Amino acid sequence: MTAAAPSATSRTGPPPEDDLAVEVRGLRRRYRGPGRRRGADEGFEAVRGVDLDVRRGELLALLGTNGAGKTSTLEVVEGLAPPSSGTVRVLGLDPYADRARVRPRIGIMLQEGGFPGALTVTEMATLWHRTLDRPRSVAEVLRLVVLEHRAGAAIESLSGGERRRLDLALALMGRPEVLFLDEPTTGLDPQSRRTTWDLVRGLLDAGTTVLLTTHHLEEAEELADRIAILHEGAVATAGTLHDVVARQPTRISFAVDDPAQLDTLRPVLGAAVGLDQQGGRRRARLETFDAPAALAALLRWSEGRSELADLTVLPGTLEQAFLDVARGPAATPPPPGAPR
Ligand SMILES: Nc1ncnc2c1ncn2[C@@H]1O[C@H](COP(=O)(O)OP(=O)(O)OP(=O)(O)O)[C@@H](O)[C@H]1O
Repeated sequence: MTAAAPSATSRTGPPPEDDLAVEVRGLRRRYRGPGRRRGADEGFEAVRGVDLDVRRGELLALLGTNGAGKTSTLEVVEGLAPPSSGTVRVLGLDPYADRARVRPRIGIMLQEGGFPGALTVTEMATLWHRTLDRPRSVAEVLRLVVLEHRAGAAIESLSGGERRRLDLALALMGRPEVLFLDEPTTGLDPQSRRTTWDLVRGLLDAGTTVLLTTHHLEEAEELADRIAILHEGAVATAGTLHDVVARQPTRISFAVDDPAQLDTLRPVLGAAVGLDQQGGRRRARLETFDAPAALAALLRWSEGRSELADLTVLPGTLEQAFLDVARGPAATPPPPGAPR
Protein backbone atom coordinates (compact mmCIF):
# COMPACT_ATOMS: atom_id res chain seq x y z
CA MET A 1 0.00 0.00 0.00
CA THR A 2 1.37 3.40 -0.89
CA ALA A 3 1.12 6.54 1.20
CA ALA A 4 -0.87 8.37 -1.50
CA ALA A 5 -4.56 7.48 -1.63
CA PRO A 6 -4.76 4.60 -4.10
CA SER A 7 -7.58 4.29 -6.58
CA ALA A 8 -9.25 1.32 -8.22
CA THR A 9 -8.12 2.46 -11.64
CA SER A 10 -5.58 0.33 -13.51
CA ARG A 11 -1.99 0.35 -12.29
CA THR A 12 -0.76 0.39 -15.88
CA GLY A 13 -2.61 3.60 -16.69
CA PRO A 14 -6.28 4.13 -17.38
CA PRO A 15 -7.93 1.97 -20.03
CA PRO A 16 -9.48 3.79 -23.03
CA GLU A 17 -12.70 5.51 -22.01
CA ASP A 18 -14.89 3.49 -24.38
CA ASP A 19 -13.60 0.35 -22.64
CA LEU A 20 -15.11 1.53 -19.35
CA ALA A 21 -18.62 0.59 -18.29
CA VAL A 22 -18.27 2.56 -15.05
CA GLU A 23 -15.97 5.49 -14.41
CA VAL A 24 -15.89 7.28 -11.04
CA ARG A 25 -13.60 10.24 -10.45
CA GLY A 26 -13.11 12.09 -7.17
CA LEU A 27 -16.53 11.04 -5.87
CA ARG A 28 -17.65 12.63 -2.63
CA ARG A 29 -20.98 12.14 -0.88
CA ARG A 30 -22.04 14.08 2.16
CA TYR A 31 -25.19 13.35 4.14
CA ARG A 32 -26.95 16.38 5.55
CA GLY A 33 -27.75 16.58 9.24
CA PRO A 34 -25.78 16.97 12.41
CA GLY A 35 -22.11 16.11 12.12
CA ARG A 36 -20.46 13.53 14.34
CA ARG A 37 -18.28 16.01 16.17
CA ARG A 38 -19.96 17.58 19.16
CA GLY A 39 -21.65 20.81 18.14
CA ALA A 40 -20.78 20.40 14.44
CA ASP A 41 -23.56 20.76 11.89
CA GLU A 42 -21.64 20.11 8.69
CA GLY A 43 -23.28 16.71 8.12
CA PHE A 44 -21.24 13.58 7.47
CA GLU A 45 -19.03 12.87 4.49
CA ALA A 46 -19.39 9.12 3.86
CA VAL A 47 -17.48 9.07 0.53
CA ARG A 48 -14.26 11.09 0.39
CA GLY A 49 -12.74 11.19 -3.09
CA VAL A 50 -13.24 7.73 -4.60
CA ASP A 51 -11.87 6.78 -8.05
CA LEU A 52 -13.12 3.54 -9.62
CA ASP A 53 -13.00 1.98 -13.08
CA VAL A 54 -15.01 -1.04 -14.15
CA ARG A 55 -14.12 -2.25 -17.64
CA ARG A 56 -16.77 -3.74 -19.88
CA GLY A 57 -17.29 -7.44 -19.13
CA GLU A 58 -15.34 -7.51 -15.87
CA LEU A 59 -16.39 -7.87 -12.25
CA LEU A 60 -15.08 -5.38 -9.71
CA ALA A 61 -15.61 -6.39 -6.08
CA LEU A 62 -15.94 -3.48 -3.68
CA LEU A 63 -14.93 -4.62 -0.22
CA GLY A 64 -14.71 -2.63 2.97
CA THR A 65 -15.22 -2.37 6.67
CA ASN A 66 -18.74 -1.71 8.00
CA GLY A 67 -19.67 1.88 7.22
CA ALA A 68 -16.75 2.29 4.79
CA GLY A 69 -19.05 3.87 2.19
CA LYS A 70 -19.72 0.98 -0.21
CA THR A 71 -23.49 1.41 -0.38
CA SER A 72 -23.16 5.21 -0.39
CA THR A 73 -20.84 4.91 -3.41
CA LEU A 74 -22.98 2.32 -5.16
CA GLU A 75 -26.16 4.40 -4.79
CA VAL A 76 -24.53 7.31 -6.64
CA VAL A 77 -23.17 5.04 -9.36
CA GLU A 78 -26.64 3.50 -9.73
CA GLY A 79 -28.13 6.98 -10.21
CA LEU A 80 -30.22 6.78 -7.04
CA ALA A 81 -28.51 9.83 -5.51
CA PRO A 82 -26.44 12.72 -6.87
CA PRO A 83 -22.78 13.09 -5.91
CA SER A 84 -21.83 15.97 -3.60
CA SER A 85 -18.86 16.42 -5.92
CA GLY A 86 -16.87 14.44 -8.46
CA THR A 87 -18.10 12.73 -11.62
CA VAL A 88 -19.69 9.37 -12.39
CA ARG A 89 -20.21 7.85 -15.83
CA VAL A 90 -22.10 4.63 -16.48
CA LEU A 91 -21.98 3.46 -20.11
CA GLY A 92 -20.67 6.95 -20.90
CA LEU A 93 -23.68 8.71 -19.33
CA ASP A 94 -24.38 10.52 -16.06
CA PRO A 95 -26.49 7.95 -14.17
CA TYR A 96 -28.36 10.64 -12.19
CA ALA A 97 -28.97 13.33 -14.81
CA ASP A 98 -29.46 10.80 -17.67
CA ARG A 99 -31.24 8.14 -15.64
CA ALA A 100 -34.03 7.68 -18.20
CA ARG A 101 -31.37 6.51 -20.67
CA VAL A 102 -29.17 4.63 -18.19
CA ARG A 103 -31.88 2.84 -16.18
CA PRO A 104 -33.03 0.44 -18.96
CA ARG A 105 -29.43 -0.71 -19.47
CA ILE A 106 -28.56 -1.52 -15.85
CA GLY A 107 -29.79 -3.96 -13.21
CA ILE A 108 -29.78 -3.14 -9.52
CA MET A 109 -29.93 -5.50 -6.58
CA LEU A 110 -30.19 -3.40 -3.43
CA GLN A 111 -29.28 -4.59 0.05
CA GLU A 112 -32.99 -4.54 0.94
CA GLY A 113 -35.51 -5.32 -1.82
CA GLY A 114 -38.52 -4.06 0.17
CA PHE A 115 -41.17 -5.90 -1.86
CA PRO A 116 -44.85 -5.96 -0.82
CA GLY A 117 -45.07 -9.13 1.26
CA ALA A 118 -48.62 -10.09 0.26
CA LEU A 119 -47.74 -10.54 -3.44
CA THR A 120 -46.61 -13.93 -4.68
CA VAL A 121 -43.21 -14.37 -6.30
CA THR A 122 -44.82 -14.68 -9.74
CA GLU A 123 -47.06 -11.63 -9.21
CA MET A 124 -44.07 -9.50 -8.19
CA ALA A 125 -41.96 -10.76 -11.09
CA THR A 126 -44.80 -10.18 -13.54
CA LEU A 127 -45.30 -6.60 -12.31
CA TRP A 128 -41.60 -5.93 -12.76
CA HIS A 129 -41.63 -7.64 -16.18
CA ARG A 130 -44.20 -5.11 -17.45
CA THR A 131 -41.88 -2.18 -16.70
CA LEU A 132 -39.01 -3.48 -18.86
CA ASP A 133 -38.26 -3.15 -22.59
CA ARG A 134 -36.97 -6.57 -23.68
CA PRO A 135 -37.06 -8.64 -20.52
CA ARG A 136 -36.18 -12.24 -19.84
CA SER A 137 -39.37 -14.17 -19.06
CA VAL A 138 -40.57 -14.63 -15.48
CA ALA A 139 -40.07 -18.40 -15.84
CA GLU A 140 -36.49 -17.95 -17.07
CA VAL A 141 -35.35 -15.70 -14.21
CA LEU A 142 -37.01 -17.87 -11.57
CA ARG A 143 -35.22 -20.88 -13.07
CA LEU A 144 -31.87 -19.01 -13.12
CA VAL A 145 -32.09 -18.23 -9.39
CA VAL A 146 -33.60 -21.65 -8.55
CA LEU A 147 -36.88 -20.24 -7.27
CA GLU A 148 -39.43 -21.94 -9.59
CA HIS A 149 -40.65 -24.15 -6.74
CA ARG A 150 -41.62 -20.98 -4.78
CA ALA A 151 -43.37 -19.25 -7.70
CA GLY A 152 -46.79 -19.35 -6.02
CA ALA A 153 -45.55 -18.46 -2.51
CA ALA A 154 -46.28 -15.11 -0.88
CA ILE A 155 -43.12 -13.00 -0.58
CA GLU A 156 -43.68 -12.66 3.17
CA SER A 157 -43.35 -16.45 3.49
CA LEU A 158 -39.95 -16.61 1.74
CA SER A 159 -36.80 -17.32 3.71
CA GLY A 160 -34.09 -14.63 3.81
CA GLY A 161 -32.04 -16.47 1.19
CA GLU A 162 -35.08 -16.90 -1.10
CA ARG A 163 -35.79 -13.15 -0.90
CA ARG A 164 -32.18 -12.42 -1.89
CA ARG A 165 -32.63 -14.70 -4.89
CA LEU A 166 -35.87 -12.94 -5.85
CA ASP A 167 -33.99 -9.60 -5.67
CA LEU A 168 -31.38 -11.05 -8.01
CA ALA A 169 -34.01 -12.45 -10.39
CA LEU A 170 -35.56 -8.99 -10.83
CA ALA A 171 -32.14 -7.31 -11.21
CA LEU A 172 -31.22 -9.48 -14.16
CA MET A 173 -34.66 -9.66 -15.78
CA GLY A 174 -33.98 -6.64 -18.03
CA ARG A 175 -30.83 -8.21 -19.58
CA PRO A 176 -28.67 -5.46 -18.06
CA GLU A 177 -25.35 -4.48 -19.61
CA VAL A 178 -24.17 -3.46 -16.15
CA LEU A 179 -25.34 -5.26 -13.02
CA PHE A 180 -24.96 -3.76 -9.53
CA LEU A 181 -25.09 -6.30 -6.74
CA ASP A 182 -25.06 -5.03 -3.16
CA GLU A 183 -24.16 -7.99 -0.93
CA PRO A 184 -25.95 -10.49 -3.20
CA THR A 185 -25.25 -13.62 -1.18
CA THR A 186 -25.83 -12.33 2.36
CA GLY A 187 -28.06 -14.88 4.11
CA LEU A 188 -27.54 -17.56 1.47
CA ASP A 189 -26.42 -21.04 2.52
CA PRO A 190 -23.11 -22.29 1.03
CA GLN A 191 -24.86 -24.31 -1.69
CA SER A 192 -27.11 -21.38 -2.79
CA ARG A 193 -24.09 -19.09 -2.68
CA ARG A 194 -22.24 -21.33 -5.10
CA THR A 195 -25.27 -21.51 -7.39
CA THR A 196 -25.36 -17.70 -7.41
CA TRP A 197 -21.63 -17.54 -8.20
CA ASP A 198 -22.18 -19.89 -11.17
CA LEU A 199 -25.00 -17.65 -12.35
CA VAL A 200 -22.81 -14.53 -12.07
CA ARG A 201 -19.98 -16.31 -13.94
CA GLY A 202 -22.44 -17.15 -16.72
CA LEU A 203 -23.51 -13.50 -16.95
CA LEU A 204 -19.85 -12.40 -17.10
CA ASP A 205 -19.16 -14.95 -19.86
CA ALA A 206 -22.06 -13.45 -21.80
CA GLY A 207 -20.42 -9.99 -21.52
CA THR A 208 -22.28 -8.44 -18.56
CA THR A 209 -20.29 -5.99 -16.42
CA VAL A 210 -20.72 -6.44 -12.67
CA LEU A 211 -19.98 -4.12 -9.74
CA LEU A 212 -20.49 -6.06 -6.53
CA THR A 213 -20.12 -5.33 -2.83
CA THR A 214 -19.55 -8.18 -0.43
CA HIS A 215 -18.35 -9.05 3.05
CA HIS A 216 -17.45 -12.55 1.87
CA LEU A 217 -13.80 -12.45 0.89
CA GLU A 218 -14.13 -15.88 -0.70
CA GLU A 219 -16.77 -14.40 -3.02
CA ALA A 220 -14.32 -11.76 -4.21
CA GLU A 221 -11.60 -14.40 -4.62
CA GLU A 222 -13.95 -16.58 -6.69
CA LEU A 223 -15.49 -13.94 -8.93
CA ALA A 224 -13.52 -10.70 -9.09
CA ASP A 225 -11.30 -9.59 -11.93
CA ARG A 226 -10.29 -6.71 -9.70
CA ILE A 227 -10.84 -5.74 -6.09
CA ALA A 228 -11.04 -2.39 -4.30
CA ILE A 229 -11.05 -2.18 -0.50
CA LEU A 230 -12.76 0.91 0.91
CA HIS A 231 -12.06 2.30 4.36
CA GLU A 232 -13.52 5.47 5.86
CA GLY A 233 -14.86 6.67 2.53
CA ALA A 234 -11.71 6.18 0.44
CA VAL A 235 -10.11 3.39 -1.61
CA ALA A 236 -7.38 2.00 0.67
CA THR A 237 -6.02 -0.58 -1.75
CA ALA A 238 -7.00 -1.88 -5.17
CA GLY A 239 -5.91 -4.15 -8.02
CA THR A 240 -6.20 -7.76 -9.07
CA LEU A 241 -6.32 -10.35 -6.30
CA HIS A 242 -2.66 -11.05 -7.08
CA ASP A 243 -1.75 -7.32 -6.81
CA VAL A 244 -3.55 -6.88 -3.52
CA VAL A 245 -2.17 -10.06 -1.94
CA ALA A 246 1.39 -9.35 -3.18
CA ARG A 247 1.40 -6.24 -0.97
CA GLN A 248 1.20 -8.53 2.05
CA PRO A 249 4.27 -10.19 3.61
CA THR A 250 4.73 -13.94 3.94
CA ARG A 251 4.59 -14.95 7.61
CA ILE A 252 7.09 -17.58 8.74
CA SER A 253 7.10 -19.19 12.16
CA PHE A 254 8.78 -22.13 13.88
CA ALA A 255 9.04 -23.60 17.36
CA VAL A 256 12.14 -22.76 19.44
CA ASP A 257 13.37 -24.36 22.63
CA ASP A 258 16.21 -21.97 23.31
CA PRO A 259 15.35 -18.33 22.48
CA ALA A 260 18.98 -17.33 23.02
CA GLN A 261 19.78 -19.07 19.72
CA LEU A 262 17.73 -16.45 17.89
CA ASP A 263 20.39 -13.84 18.63
CA THR A 264 22.51 -15.43 15.90
CA LEU A 265 19.56 -15.56 13.49
CA ARG A 266 18.58 -11.90 13.46
CA PRO A 267 21.78 -10.62 11.79
CA VAL A 268 21.61 -13.41 9.17
CA LEU A 269 18.02 -12.61 8.23
CA GLY A 270 18.19 -8.85 8.40
CA ALA A 271 14.56 -9.00 9.60
CA ALA A 272 12.89 -8.61 12.96
CA VAL A 273 12.17 -11.96 14.62
CA GLY A 274 9.47 -11.94 17.28
CA LEU A 275 8.84 -14.53 19.90
CA ASP A 276 5.53 -15.64 21.41
CA GLN A 277 3.87 -18.55 23.10
CA GLN A 278 1.42 -20.87 21.33
CA GLY A 279 0.08 -24.23 22.46
CA GLY A 280 2.51 -24.28 25.40
CA ARG A 281 5.52 -23.82 23.11
CA ARG A 282 7.61 -20.79 22.20
CA ARG A 283 7.44 -19.80 18.53
CA ALA A 284 9.66 -17.45 16.57
CA ARG A 285 7.82 -15.31 14.01
CA LEU A 286 8.98 -13.14 11.16
CA GLU A 287 7.47 -11.37 8.14
CA THR A 288 9.17 -11.05 4.79
CA PHE A 289 8.51 -9.94 1.21
CA ASP A 290 11.26 -12.30 0.00
CA ALA A 291 10.21 -15.69 1.32
CA PRO A 292 12.67 -17.78 -0.76
CA ALA A 293 15.66 -15.77 0.49
CA ALA A 294 14.43 -15.81 4.09
CA LEU A 295 13.79 -19.57 3.98
CA ALA A 296 17.22 -20.24 2.44
CA ALA A 297 18.85 -18.15 5.20
CA LEU A 298 16.81 -19.96 7.85
CA LEU A 299 17.80 -23.40 6.54
CA ARG A 300 21.49 -22.44 6.44
CA TRP A 301 21.22 -21.09 9.98
CA SER A 302 19.46 -24.21 11.27
CA GLU A 303 22.13 -26.65 10.04
CA GLY A 304 23.62 -28.41 13.03
CA ARG A 305 21.05 -26.92 15.41
CA SER A 306 17.99 -28.45 16.95
CA GLU A 307 15.88 -25.37 16.12
CA LEU A 308 13.44 -24.88 13.22
CA ALA A 309 10.91 -27.49 14.37
CA ASP A 310 7.30 -27.23 13.18
CA LEU A 311 8.07 -24.68 10.45
CA THR A 312 5.03 -22.93 8.93
CA VAL A 313 5.06 -20.58 5.94
CA LEU A 314 1.90 -18.55 5.28
CA PRO A 315 1.81 -16.46 2.09
CA GLY A 316 -0.23 -13.22 2.09
CA THR A 317 -4.01 -13.56 1.80
CA LEU A 318 -6.88 -11.29 0.91
CA GLU A 319 -8.04 -11.58 4.53
CA GLN A 320 -4.67 -10.25 5.69
CA ALA A 321 -4.93 -7.37 3.23
CA PHE A 322 -8.43 -6.60 4.50
CA LEU A 323 -7.41 -6.72 8.16
CA ASP A 324 -4.44 -4.54 7.35
CA VAL A 325 -6.78 -1.91 5.89
CA ALA A 326 -9.18 -2.24 8.81
CA ARG A 327 -6.38 -1.71 11.33
CA GLY A 328 -5.50 1.58 9.65
CA PRO A 329 -2.40 3.21 8.12
CA ALA A 330 -0.16 2.69 11.16
CA ALA A 331 -0.29 -1.07 10.61
CA THR A 332 0.31 -0.84 6.88
CA PRO A 333 3.39 -2.82 5.80
CA PRO A 334 5.91 -1.22 3.43
CA PRO A 335 5.70 -2.17 -0.26
CA PRO A 336 7.59 -5.20 -1.60
CA GLY A 337 11.34 -4.63 -1.69
CA ALA A 338 11.33 -2.15 1.16
CA PRO A 339 13.54 -3.10 4.11
CA ARG A 340 11.64 -4.42 7.13
N1 LIG B 1 -28.78 8.67 5.19
C1 LIG B 1 -27.66 8.77 5.92
N2 LIG B 1 -27.45 9.83 6.73
C2 LIG B 1 -26.32 9.96 7.46
N3 LIG B 1 -25.31 9.04 7.45
C3 LIG B 1 -25.49 7.98 6.66
C4 LIG B 1 -26.65 7.77 5.87
N4 LIG B 1 -26.50 6.60 5.19
C5 LIG B 1 -25.31 6.10 5.55
N5 LIG B 1 -24.70 6.92 6.43
C6 LIG B 1 -23.40 6.71 7.05
O1 LIG B 1 -22.41 6.73 6.03
C7 LIG B 1 -21.39 5.77 6.32
C8 LIG B 1 -21.26 4.84 5.14
O2 LIG B 1 -22.42 4.03 5.09
P1 LIG B 1 -22.58 2.92 3.95
O3 LIG B 1 -23.92 2.28 4.17
O4 LIG B 1 -22.29 3.51 2.65
O5 LIG B 1 -21.40 1.92 4.35
P2 LIG B 1 -21.15 0.44 3.85
O6 LIG B 1 -19.71 0.37 3.48
O7 LIG B 1 -22.12 0.04 2.80
O8 LIG B 1 -21.39 -0.36 5.21
P3 LIG B 1 -21.90 -1.85 5.50
O9 LIG B 1 -20.79 -2.76 5.08
O10 LIG B 1 -22.04 -1.83 7.00
O11 LIG B 1 -23.17 -2.10 4.76
C9 LIG B 1 -21.79 5.09 7.60
O12 LIG B 1 -21.10 5.70 8.66
C10 LIG B 1 -23.29 5.36 7.73
O13 LIG B 1 -23.70 5.42 9.07
